[in-house]
Amino acid sequence: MIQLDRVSKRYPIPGGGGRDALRQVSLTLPAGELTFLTGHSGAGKSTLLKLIMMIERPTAGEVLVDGVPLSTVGTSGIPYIRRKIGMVHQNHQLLFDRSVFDNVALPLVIAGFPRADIGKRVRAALDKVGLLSKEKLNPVMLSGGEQQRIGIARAVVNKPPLLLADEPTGNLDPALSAEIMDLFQDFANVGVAVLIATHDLSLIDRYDHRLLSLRDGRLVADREEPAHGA
Ligand SMILES: Nc1ncnc2c1ncn2[C@@H]1O[C@H](COP(=O)(O)OP(=O)(O)OP(=O)(O)O)[C@@H](O)[C@H]1O
Repeated sequence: MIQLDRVSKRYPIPGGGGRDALRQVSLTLPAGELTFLTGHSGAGKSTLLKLIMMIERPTAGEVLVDGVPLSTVGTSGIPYIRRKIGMVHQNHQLLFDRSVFDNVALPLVIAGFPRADIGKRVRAALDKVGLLSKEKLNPVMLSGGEQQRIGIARAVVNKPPLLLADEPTGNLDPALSAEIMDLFQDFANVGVAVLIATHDLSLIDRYDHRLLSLRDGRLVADREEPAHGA
């Protein structure tokens, strides 16, 4: 679960003053729910993701990740928080000189998992995204949709309770976007809190998920997910 309590972020401007990227934003992303985050360019979406990932710190307010107030976490504790969060990028940020298997294994290698464990977990993640048969290939040999699925397998390989996605369907056609959304829904169904930042209004319109909208750093709308069957 992620919680923001009256979070503001002001970036200093060279020469004096500051730019308010987020103003008094409060929200809760519960476990097992899929939420869209939208807003015009510069509205503060990336800043919100950066605060959750501890790439930036808030100027005021508190962010809680899985119950941990991030103001209590020092630099040495940042890797511990990041292990709770899977991140999916628009351009997947894959290593094209490594196999599909090695790309997905990377977070586990960095976290120091035992080798036998890594094999089991990587294959489980690749199976989940339907790419088990392609583990030995280089990502360059795969389609855009498949590359995005490698990025998702890598994000979930250590079973984080939170999954953040920044424009995950940006380069994909509607059919592939739907496949990716189905995967995110599968993770939400097993209790992961999923936050998808996107400009893609057609994607947002196609699903009835909760929608958070930012305008000039303020949360201006919060469309709750309707009850199932409603
Ligand atoms: N490191 C920084 N230093 C100064 N200003 C920044 C910095 N990062 C972001 N900003 C400013 O903060 C505001 C919010 O930026 P942010 O990147 O969070 O918006 P965004 O909604 O993600 O936009 P986009 O969709 O274009 O990525 C913008 O006015 C931006 O110029």
